[in-house]
Amino acid sequence: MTLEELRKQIDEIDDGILELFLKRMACAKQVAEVKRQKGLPIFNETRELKILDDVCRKAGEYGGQARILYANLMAMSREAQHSALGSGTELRQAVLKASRFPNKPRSVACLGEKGSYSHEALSRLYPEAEPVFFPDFPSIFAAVENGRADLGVLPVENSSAGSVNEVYDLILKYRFSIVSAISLSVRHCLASRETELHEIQTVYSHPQALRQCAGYLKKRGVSSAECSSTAGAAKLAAGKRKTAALCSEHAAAQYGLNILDRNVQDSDGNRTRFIAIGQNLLIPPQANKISLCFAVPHRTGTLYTVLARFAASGLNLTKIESRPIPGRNFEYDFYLDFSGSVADPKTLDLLCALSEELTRFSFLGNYSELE
Ligand SMILES: C=C(O[C@@H]1C=C(C(=O)O)C=C[C@H]1O)C(=O)O
Repeated sequence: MTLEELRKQIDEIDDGILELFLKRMACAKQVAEVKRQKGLPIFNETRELKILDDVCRKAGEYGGQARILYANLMAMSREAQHSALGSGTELRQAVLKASRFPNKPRSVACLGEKGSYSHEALSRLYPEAEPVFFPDFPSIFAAVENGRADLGVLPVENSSAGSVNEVYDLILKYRFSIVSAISLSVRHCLASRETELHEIQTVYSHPQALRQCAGYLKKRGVSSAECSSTAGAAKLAAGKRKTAALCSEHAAAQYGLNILDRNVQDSDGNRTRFIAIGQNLLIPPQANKISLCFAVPHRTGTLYTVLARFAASGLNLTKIESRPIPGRNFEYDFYLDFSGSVADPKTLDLLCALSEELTRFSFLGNYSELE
């Protein structure tokens, strides 16, 4: 057979597959109606596992491929059923009830001291709020929980050092709402009470900043010591000879330090993303980013089929993070960011379907990120 003839055959087969796919989806919607009448759940794991085993056996050498194809087909069919039944009532109502107005928090918690990068992020996001400083991330979450602060601002990711795992673990523990975000350009300087670079023996900073300048510190041959924030490092360096801090120029000025070197981070486009968290869901009208988390059972293809549903809805994932679930060895929560808005009914339908199907699911927020 010629290439043209073979392609003609493939086109005909594709038409047949498509027709059957649409027929299967229509049938699944009818199943949804029966389930509504009988009060049955949409997901029937026993039936799905049997279908998967059957197609795997029948497909012979393509068993694995058939399994993944059908796992996706059934996920799509479940989604159509959830959408037909308007599933996910709890999430739908939470989204409906969420405030649409940008909030004007009175007090906002952040890490460190005056002049820290977190403080800069906070001031850009909430210029009118009173900043409340805490020495560590757990205290910021506790402050939001007990009402000491209306919101908390936290760094989540740096372009060169990666995710701030401790913050992700706290996000997954508390499951507060993410109400806004900002990405800041981060330029560290080496600041000291000394006036000459060669006098410096020890450099203080937050572990993230030390990581972002690891190459520079190695080249200089100085030792480093961790402290709780970059501004805290500046304060410490102000009181000790032969030391310096990696911090912002703002923090250096705050503690009267001399700037011995500028732009010392290893990567030129160094940026850090910050989020603001609060107890209540707030979805501003221009919100274009969604965060959520969930867990999946330890079986071949479970994460893949969840991710395929985002692809099928044309949604672009911007971040995925997995973190160990406390107390459960080698089981993980997945944290996801993607571009989108719950004002789009198809996106809301997907989230509502997932909220019904996945364990440990939380919709964490729909917000926008300032640059
Ligand atoms: C269609 C049904 O609903 C779900 C989807 C299935 C499918 O697409 O084949 C199978 C089982 C259920 O989880 C059904 O219950 O038959």
